[in-house]
Amino acid sequence: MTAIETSNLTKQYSEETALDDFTLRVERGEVFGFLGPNGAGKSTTIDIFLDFIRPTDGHAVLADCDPQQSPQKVKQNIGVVPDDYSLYDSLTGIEHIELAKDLHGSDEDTDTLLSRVGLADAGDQPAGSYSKGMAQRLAFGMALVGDPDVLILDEPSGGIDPNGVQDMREIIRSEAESGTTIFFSTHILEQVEAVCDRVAIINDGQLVAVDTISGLRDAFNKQSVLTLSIDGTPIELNLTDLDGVTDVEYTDETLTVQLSDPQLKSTVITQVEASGVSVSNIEIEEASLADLFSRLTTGGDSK
Ligand SMILES: Nc1ncnc2c1ncn2[C@@H]1O[C@H](COP(=O)(O)OP(=O)(O)OP(=O)(O)O)[C@@H](O)[C@H]1O
Repeated sequence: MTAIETSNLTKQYSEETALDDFTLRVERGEVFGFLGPNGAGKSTTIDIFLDFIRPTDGHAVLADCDPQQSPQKVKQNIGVVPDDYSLYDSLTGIEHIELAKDLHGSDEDTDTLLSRVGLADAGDQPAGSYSKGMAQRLAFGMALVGDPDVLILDEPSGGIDPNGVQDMREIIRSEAESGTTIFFSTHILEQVEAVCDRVAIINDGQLVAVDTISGLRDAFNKQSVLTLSIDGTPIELNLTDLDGVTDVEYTDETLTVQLSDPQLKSTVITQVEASGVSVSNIEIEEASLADLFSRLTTGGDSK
């Protein structure tokens, strides 16, 4: 069952195209990473989900509701852990959950909500005494009030507390298993790698990749870079004619060849030598997921 769907979503701000024909589908119960560099269009997408802004074209559907047509219903069905969530130092965990319940008109059991986020024993303590990880859990617990179908984690600025990554992963997993869809927006690759089933990579308002983390890794691990130090200038060398060579660069007697098929390394070396130059050194670099993200979003290298 689809939890979130965007169809040809477009948002134009005079000169700036914040979202460009953006189509995406997230299934119910997925922990979905929404990954993109600053300015990619993540906040614009979430603002459309929450009907804070309206698209220029296309539409979104969340938990079977169109935010433009049923904004209140969508808000009831969505929980958000905002980037800049703030807690009241003097209020306890219990009081924070009670506050969120009042706002939602909910009569859920406060202790159960606190247990779901691992704060059963800390509900009586003031939030000012909480560690960063505990504060994140409380913000998460407040977002769970009303039993949302979709939970949006909007660019947690400090990231998920490194000490609490495992805890948060378990909480996120257990919410997903109970049917909640988690939409985790961030510009930090490691955050989605740690918790998400699938990721979409957005850049310049466009979807550039969507796959499982392992699918992306497999696809990109096949990519490698061959750097050859050569003596002389290769003439009549058409490596890009080879199926599996994606890019060739030649500078200062160094030939850099990007390969999508690692099996081609020896063929490339043979062809270079056949072109009349000698190869004095060979370096092989297998690319990482971070390189993939960097290449998809900047056209460059992560280093
Ligand atoms: N109100 C606005 N008026 C004009 N341009 C805007 C407006 N809001 C966003 N933009 C532009 O739209 C593009 C997408 O911005 P958006 O805030 O959605 O990116 P983002 O991926 O959330 O970035 P970040 O990670 O920095 O929050 C950017 O180029 C931004 O400058």
